[in-house]
Amino acid sequence: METSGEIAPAVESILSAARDRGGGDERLSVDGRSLTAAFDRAEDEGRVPVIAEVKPTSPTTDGERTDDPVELAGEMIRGGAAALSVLTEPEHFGGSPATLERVRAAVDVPVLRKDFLLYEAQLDVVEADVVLLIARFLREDGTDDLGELIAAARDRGFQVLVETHTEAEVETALAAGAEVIGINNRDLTELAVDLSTFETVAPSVPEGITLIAESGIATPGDVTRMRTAGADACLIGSAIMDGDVRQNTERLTNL
Ligand SMILES: O=C(O)c1ccccc1NCC(=O)[C@H](O)[C@H](O)COP(=O)(O)O
Repeated sequence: METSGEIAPAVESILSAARDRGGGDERLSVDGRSLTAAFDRAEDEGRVPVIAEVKPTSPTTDGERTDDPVELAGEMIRGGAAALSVLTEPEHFGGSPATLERVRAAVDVPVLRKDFLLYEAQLDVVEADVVLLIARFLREDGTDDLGELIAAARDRGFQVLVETHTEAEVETALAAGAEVIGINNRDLTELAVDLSTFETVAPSVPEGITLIAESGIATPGDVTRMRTAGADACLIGSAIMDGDVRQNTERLTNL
């Protein structure tokens, strides 16, 4: 696989592991819960639409949270999360497809599969309502084409969140048919977060696209900042996972 020197070693390692991970044995067919309907429901009930992320660890986190992910997910819902994101990447994030399966069976909100999917067969590993496709990674040699992967995911019943970091990637995502776009504030070179990334890139996303601010959102002020810049929803991991998950979620959804 061709990788660029602009990518952090941890990300190179994530990509290399993703390339080696296999796919599912059978083509899945999913009856998904609507992400946009979940966002509308949260808004109607006076909550900020937040996708709370079950993220046991990560390359930028010290230690690992070992509580039962199903209990954590329940606390996130009780705290007002509109949807959940569950890491299924095992080696760098402590996730697993089995965790996602258990969490999704225990809740009635949409669940995003947070992983680094590079090939169509990797869609068939576990059912989820939404899958993440990262525009930057799908231009590497030997990966499937973003547009083809979006179509393959939709054929199976998945909704697709296409993650971007730049205006050029937003253009690529739109050309590939994305309807839900995330702008990630964590750069892939230093893994540093900067909320101005979302503010800079968001104006390139047209009306009618569901827009999600990802990473580095830690305070109610950060949520307000992302909403003011055009976010329909915020994807929040570390700030919810660090401490009392229910209280943290409440603090970030009830503004
Ligand atoms: O979170 C990391 O350390 C990380 C490192 C390398 C590649 C991706 C990484 N995170 C993936 C994510 O997009 C975040 O888990 C998600 O947006 C939540 O971010 P945060 O609220 O900052 O935990």
